[in-house]
Amino acid sequence: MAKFLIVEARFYDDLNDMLVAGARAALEAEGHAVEVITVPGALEIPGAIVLADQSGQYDGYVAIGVVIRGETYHFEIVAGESARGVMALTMDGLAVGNGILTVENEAQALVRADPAQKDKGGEAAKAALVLLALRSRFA
Ligand SMILES: Nc1c(NC[C@H](O)[C@H](O)[C@H](O)CO)[nH]c(=O)[nH]c1=O
Ligand SMILES: CC(=O)[C@@H](O)COP(=O)(O)O
Repeated sequence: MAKFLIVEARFYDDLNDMLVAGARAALEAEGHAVEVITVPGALEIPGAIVLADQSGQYDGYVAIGVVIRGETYHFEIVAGESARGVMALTMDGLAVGNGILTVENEAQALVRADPAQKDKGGEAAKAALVLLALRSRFA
């Protein structure tokens, strides 16, 4: 049994709830323990994972968030930099799944967040599980 931390950027409550539910279900189905913490936005997710990892309490992480394009360049910053931060952690050897949606509108987000449809939260959790297994294999 491993211990996972879901780090969610709570920007769109209903969409977040679906993504977290999908991620939690995928992890608990494999018998793993799950905790959830909340940060203000996707830009805070990588930093929060770094802080959590320094505690030594967790084996893996799932980044959950929703970034929807607005009117300005801010979308590119939030979408690109949050992904870059998560990828940097992955390349440092952390088992992190990226479940941060970066979409044009809420309709696209809904299809992807819903566990009964694209289940991107569950998909991200499964990616974290694969990385954790690879870490054990190559230890
Ligand atoms: N526009 C979205 C944000 N923006 C907020 C940033 O992530 C960050 O919290 C702020 O700039 C303070 O550092 N975050 C999302 O998760 N989703 C968005 O659509
Ligand atoms: C992530 C975004 O693009 C968004 O929430 C910000 O919207 P805007 O560009 O209209 O300020």
